[in-house]
Amino acid sequence: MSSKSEDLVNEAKRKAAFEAIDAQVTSESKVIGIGSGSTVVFCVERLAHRVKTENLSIKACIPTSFQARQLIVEAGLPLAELNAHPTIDVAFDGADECDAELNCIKGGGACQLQEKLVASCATKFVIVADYRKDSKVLGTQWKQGVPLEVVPMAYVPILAKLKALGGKPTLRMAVRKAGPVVTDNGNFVIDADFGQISDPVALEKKLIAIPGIVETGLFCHMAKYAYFGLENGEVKHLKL
Ligand SMILES: O=C(CO)[C@H](O)[C@H](O)COP(=O)(O)O
Repeated sequence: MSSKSEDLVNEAKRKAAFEAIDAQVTSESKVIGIGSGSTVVFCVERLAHRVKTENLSIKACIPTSFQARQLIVEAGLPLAELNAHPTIDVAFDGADECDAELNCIKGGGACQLQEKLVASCATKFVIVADYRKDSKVLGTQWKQGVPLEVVPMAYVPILAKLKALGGKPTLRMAVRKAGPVVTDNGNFVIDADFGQISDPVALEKKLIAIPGIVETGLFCHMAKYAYFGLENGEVKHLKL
């Protein structure tokens, strides 16, 4: 990406994040889920600003990854565990691709297990993303496949089972470390390309039924709101 288009994408992320936080965090929002990735950085920035300037009394921010935990601590927000706050008022997260029904592919940053746990405990799950993630059918924009968190001892049979399902799976390899990516939970990630996914619910059911797949990056019928920062500086809202 050229630095000009990188600036455009970052500005789109920032605008979407600021609008999402402004619209969805109210005086009733006490427990907030914090997703992972580059867009969520702007959500945390805006949330911390509002806490400082508006006296919002947030009780707890629940992280979805090591990165999210760092963001919460560095912003001076109250960090807490999901087990201490099993009901989250509103959770914000990015997406790799999001369809018209707000089904998403997530896990580009290998955080999908904790992201799904937090989203599943949220009364409101809000997607925040730039225009490249806005799609009609999953697998159209995001070509790297569905991220799957898998138990290391079974990655070879899982690769075979994914091929038998019609996928093109690859074990995600680390950058600046020899060997595979290891998640925050000590597992591996397989990216399984199924082309365009017309029925994500059916695919998710098949994937999660494979022993050793701990979680899939398909988030179906979880998000209620999405905010997409557009190239023209506006923000597109979707609500189910
Ligand atoms: O699912 C994720 C991490 O596992 C991220 O939310 C997703 O990859 C989007 O990231 P970004 O905001 O950097 O585009």
